[in-house]
Amino acid sequence: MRRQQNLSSKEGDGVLGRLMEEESLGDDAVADFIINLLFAGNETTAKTMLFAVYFLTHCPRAMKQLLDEHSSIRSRPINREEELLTWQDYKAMPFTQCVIDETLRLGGIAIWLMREAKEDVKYQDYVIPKGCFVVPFLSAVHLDENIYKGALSFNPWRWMEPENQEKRNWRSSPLYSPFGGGARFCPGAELARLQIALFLHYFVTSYRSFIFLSTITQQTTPPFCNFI
Ligand code: HEM
Repeated sequence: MRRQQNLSSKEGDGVLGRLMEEESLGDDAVADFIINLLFAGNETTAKTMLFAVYFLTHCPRAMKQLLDEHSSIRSRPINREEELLTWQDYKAMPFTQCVIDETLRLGGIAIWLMREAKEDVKYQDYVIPKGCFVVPFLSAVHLDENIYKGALSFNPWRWMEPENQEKRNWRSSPLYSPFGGGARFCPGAELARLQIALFLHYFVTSYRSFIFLSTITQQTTPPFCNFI
């Protein structure tokens, strides 16, 4: 029935419009795609932003450094107040990237994934029989004290340490994979990181109450992690 609808060009330009024009996709596939995008692309990024704010409000030193980085970007002559940020600005946010990486490590949204063995798989001394499900726990690695010293502390500076640079590659590192890995690697990873960086920029440069909040929340004990 939807194939007979006459989409206006505006509707046809959107993701849903494009999918509906695709003859080979059934309604179920289109619905599945949209639901996937809504949950995979929305909740994940929004909750990561939320965690970043939470961690930062408990770590005034990190918040101050973040504010300094963004104030300096904002104060460049080219960045008059009403102007949008550029790609170059985004590339000049090294500490912001550390905050994002640390937020994804400590407060990662994708705690575990699921895989089905399509054939018998030999792994070290084990054989995973065809048809078995395997649940890799990303957070077990991200919060492992043997891999991350002070694993339960929010410490964005750890990502500046030379020994963590190889580990830090979130596209391929076996020790840091907030966006999964392999064939199902998150296609929205770059977009999510960009959105979070932009959100942090406007958040720290626009809202003074944020700083106030950081001073009052220092007195509370965070439920599951430490702050340095
Ligand atoms: C901080 C934000 C995000 C996190 C932490 C995240 C994390 C992940 C992870 C771990 C996977 C792999 C799932 C698996 O292997 O089973 C995944 C898959 C996926 N993500 Fe993201 N994601 C984020 C943002 C986004 C955004 C912004 C989009 C789209 C705009 C998106 C779209 C998807 C889709 C469509 C898949 C499924 C890929 C597939 O099955 O082949 N994600 N994401």
